[in-house]
Amino acid sequence: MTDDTAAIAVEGLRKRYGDVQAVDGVTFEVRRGEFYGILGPNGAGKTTTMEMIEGLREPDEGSARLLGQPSWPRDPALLRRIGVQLQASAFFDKLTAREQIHTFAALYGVGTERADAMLESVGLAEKRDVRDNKLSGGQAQRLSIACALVHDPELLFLDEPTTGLDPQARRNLWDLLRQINSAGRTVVLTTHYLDEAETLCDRVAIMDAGRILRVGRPADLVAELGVHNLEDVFLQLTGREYRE
Ligand SMILES: Nc1ncnc2c1ncn2[C@@H]1O[C@H](COP(=O)(O)OP(=O)(O)OP(=O)(O)O)[C@@H](O)[C@H]1O
Repeated sequence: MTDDTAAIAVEGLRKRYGDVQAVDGVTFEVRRGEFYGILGPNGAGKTTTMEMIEGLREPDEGSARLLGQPSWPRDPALLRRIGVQLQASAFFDKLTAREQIHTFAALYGVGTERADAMLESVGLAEKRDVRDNKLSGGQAQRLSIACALVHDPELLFLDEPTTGLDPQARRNLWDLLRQINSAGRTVVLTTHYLDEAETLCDRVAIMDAGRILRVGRPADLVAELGVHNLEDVFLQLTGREYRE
């Protein structure tokens, strides 16, 4: 039984690329308002899972429901209720931060005032006239998050939002993500960083080789397995170090 009050209900998702079974029967639920992490090493199948949930990629098998609606086939009315953070490389070319978010706002029929307010809320008001290729890594991530939030979605998806950032920029971004979640939005993020998941997420799904090994609150997983941190949880579950 799937629960239609859940933000996300995923049932038996599978996806194969040629010989690679990228996602191999993934089932989980995310509650409304939850901060949920999908963790796993490179190639675990995190991005493919997210793309199927977002309705951007057709599953071979299984289904995902977002806010009670099937995410495939794609439904424009549903897409309007979710925000997907695009990689900075997906920015429109040569636009300033302000032009960039105004373009996203226009696509969603959102006014420029709201777009400017979003820029301010991610701390980029002073960078509004800077072109996207002149922003730092952390600033570009903030801009892409602001663009994903411009239409005020109920659910926000972030794929490795802090990869490549320096420690200070990562921490600043964590504060922003906490604020976004505290404002009542459900946030789902994938990450390589177990410390990030431990700090931010209410619950995590630990993935490896296309499967979910365990779901739980980080502290509960650590306590259940009698270890010190999520790295140790991964080691216990797989017999392998997280970073090889
Ligand atoms: N479009 C594609 N065509 C072929 N193989 C793919 C494609 N996308 C992903 N794969 C393969 O599927 C597996 C899962 O990839 P996926 O990107 O979902 O994992 P991931 O956990 O997000 O990894 P990373 O952390 O490196 O982004 C990998 O073995 C990858 O090489």
